[in-house]
Amino acid sequence: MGSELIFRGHEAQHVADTYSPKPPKPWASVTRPIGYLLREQRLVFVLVGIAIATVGFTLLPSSRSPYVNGNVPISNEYVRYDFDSSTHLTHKPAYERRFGLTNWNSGGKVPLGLKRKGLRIVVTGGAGFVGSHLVDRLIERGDSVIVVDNFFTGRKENVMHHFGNPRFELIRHDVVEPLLLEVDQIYHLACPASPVHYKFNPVKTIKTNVVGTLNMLGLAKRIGARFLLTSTSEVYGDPLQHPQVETYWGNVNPIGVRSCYDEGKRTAETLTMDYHRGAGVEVRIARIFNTYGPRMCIDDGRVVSNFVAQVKTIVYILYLYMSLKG
Ligand SMILES: O=c1ccn([C@@H]2O[C@H](COP(=O)(O)OP(=O)(O)O[C@H]3OC[C@@H](O)[C@H](O)[C@H]3O)[C@@H](O)[C@H]2O)c(=O)[nH]1
Repeated sequence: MGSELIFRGHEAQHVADTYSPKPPKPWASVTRPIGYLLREQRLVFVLVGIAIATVGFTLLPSSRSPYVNGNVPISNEYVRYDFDSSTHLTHKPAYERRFGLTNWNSGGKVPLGLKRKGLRIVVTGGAGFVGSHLVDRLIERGDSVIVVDNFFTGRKENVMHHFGNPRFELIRHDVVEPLLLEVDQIYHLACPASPVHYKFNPVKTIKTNVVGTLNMLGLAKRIGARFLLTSTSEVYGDPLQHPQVETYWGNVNPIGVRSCYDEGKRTAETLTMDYHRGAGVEVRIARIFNTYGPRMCIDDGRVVSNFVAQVKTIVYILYLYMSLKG
């Protein structure tokens, strides 16, 4: 077998003259890329890139769910209700199915570079005093709003400035009858709020609070919508605790002339929490105390409207006195 003389330093070695491939080095598939990375400071550049990406994503605003340890931060100043966080949601809300968003904090921070997509929202009682202002805010925020109202105390004038807006719809409907809609959120305000109105037909009042709320909660469960109940300070009845905290259970007369409203709203809260714990419906409860402002009925017998009406009467009497006195 021929051989070729190869001079290596002080000694010559004899090698065979037929090619024989080198035996593969063990771990060559591992050591080769490592060697590639280590050459020309490539590893340093990789580590710097990872560090920049980590810092960037850490500082970017996140759209995490508003739930923190089961507490739901209701933004208004009325009441923050602690929910039982042991319940796991079994539904993906409709807007998550539609937009493929998860943990989308619909009213909160929008991830950088994304325009907030409008939601589809139904507001029961949206032609009323509080409801119509809520509708204004939602339309202004870019959402599409369906108002469901039977005009028992509400007025078309409260929402007619939205007529012609393609993102606004008005349905004359009594919530004690079931309603099928595909929306992302339900704000349930339908209920007569003033003593003058709810005492007028107490059975209808409690029916709206119980059957109407059941219908809306059933809809929320069916379509995976988030549900908000506007409750009231009347759930505390004649409170023995001042000021009331949301964990105070109240002191309510179950058989009085106001019970249709007080107990009706308490039952609505019970149903809301039962759908949350039992069916995983995402809910909010806002206990609204005395409110006042544009579109309130001056003669509805509530605290602030009574006060304003009495002041107007006194001013009118003084005006008459001064004009007659000369
Ligand atoms: O059966 C009914 C009763 C009432 N409604 C409507 O519900 C709306 C209630 O509006 P109102 O102006 O009377 O009452 P407000 O807007 O002040 O209070 C409303 O929001 C706050 C909640 O605590 C009250 O319970 C709720 O009535 C009206 O538009 C009324 O027409 C129904 O749609 N169905």
